[in-house]
Amino acid sequence: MLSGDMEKRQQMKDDLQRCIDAHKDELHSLSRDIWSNPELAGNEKHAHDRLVRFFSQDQTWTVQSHYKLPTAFKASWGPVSGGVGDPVLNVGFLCEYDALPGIGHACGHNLIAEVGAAAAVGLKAALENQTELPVPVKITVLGTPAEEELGGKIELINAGAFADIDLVFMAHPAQQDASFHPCIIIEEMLVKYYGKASHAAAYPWEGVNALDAAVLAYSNISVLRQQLKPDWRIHGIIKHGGEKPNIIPAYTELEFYLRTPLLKDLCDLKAKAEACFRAAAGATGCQVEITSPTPTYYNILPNATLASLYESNGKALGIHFPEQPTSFCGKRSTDFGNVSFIVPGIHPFFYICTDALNHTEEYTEAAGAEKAQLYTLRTAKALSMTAVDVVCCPDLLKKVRDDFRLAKLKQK
Ligand SMILES: NCCCC[C@H](NC(=O)CCN)C(=O)O
Repeated sequence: MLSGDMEKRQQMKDDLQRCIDAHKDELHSLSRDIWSNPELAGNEKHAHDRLVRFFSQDQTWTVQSHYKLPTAFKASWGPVSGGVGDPVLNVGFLCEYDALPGIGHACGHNLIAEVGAAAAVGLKAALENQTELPVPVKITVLGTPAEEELGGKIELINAGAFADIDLVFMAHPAQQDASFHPCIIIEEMLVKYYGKASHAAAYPWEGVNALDAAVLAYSNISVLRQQLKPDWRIHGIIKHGGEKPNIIPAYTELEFYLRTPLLKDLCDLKAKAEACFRAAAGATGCQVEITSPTPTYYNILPNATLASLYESNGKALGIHFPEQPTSFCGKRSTDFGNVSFIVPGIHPFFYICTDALNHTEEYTEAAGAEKAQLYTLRTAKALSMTAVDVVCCPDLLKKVRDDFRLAKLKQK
């Protein structure tokens, strides 16, 4: 026999599930449209317009297009319930929608957008008839572009977009369901070598070979890798290696990603990498320029209370949470990590009916397939149901906030 409060929460959860199911075709059309029009980080114009249109069609949402960033948006609803002057609890849902160069939505960000939109619409349905919630509740959907490249969430943090948000939810497609999976810190290093051109056959001795420097740099990093801690990563490409075989390259450019679980390790890895890049310059007589063009993505802070609630709601919907992550347990990073340091939240991973790996053409196909929809909408329901638990139960909200404070202290 459910208590009165439990009965009310269950009724709210039933309402949100019915709402999401009632909107399933529209939600699938939304993600399919984004999938069919892949746009790179910072250029998600069609996706931005499509999501703005999705929320604007319901006049009860207040929608701000081009919110602080050209392809970010904000959709707000509420507050409802509570008394005048009560502190409002602002629940945030995040949508990503940037694709990858050459392989489209190979990370399923079109489904991230669908999950965020569906969960928000579902929570609205659960709340709109509530007049006796513990506190007034508001819903904020943030369109957060450019996760794969520029870190749109970090730019939005710096622009104050998260200042009034109390909880934040999103979910990411993967190979299995997990309420939490460690995502590690990442920093980009851009390396430019400057040499001197000369005819490679007629008088090579007059040249200073920037491609030699690039090759040595890449080789230096490759041997350094043997001495790195097993959960550190460093990987890169030669973005520009020269123009023609008979012109000794005067300019080359390399891009590297450095990843570590902890910030102090990143400093150590950066110093080792920089030594490799400078040694290549010294060996060839080139000048070298080393920069970090994008902000550092932080690791995701865990929140045990939210993860436990998400698992409980997910299991009620039939989600299976394997005890140990298997194939998908690779090291990856996300700008949601930075958000998790300023707002309590969760970023679960969800199965989309494929064993393909992210950032592959097979995953692109899976992210646009009809069979991904059941899992996508189920994930949205679980996120939304988790939000219902927290907004209805002040004790849970306190535990969430305590987890957040403890997790931050552990990072020091
Ligand atoms: N500035 C480079 C950031 C790369 C982020 C990327 N994220 C993911 O693959 C997971 C979510 N899309 C990465 O980890 O390589």
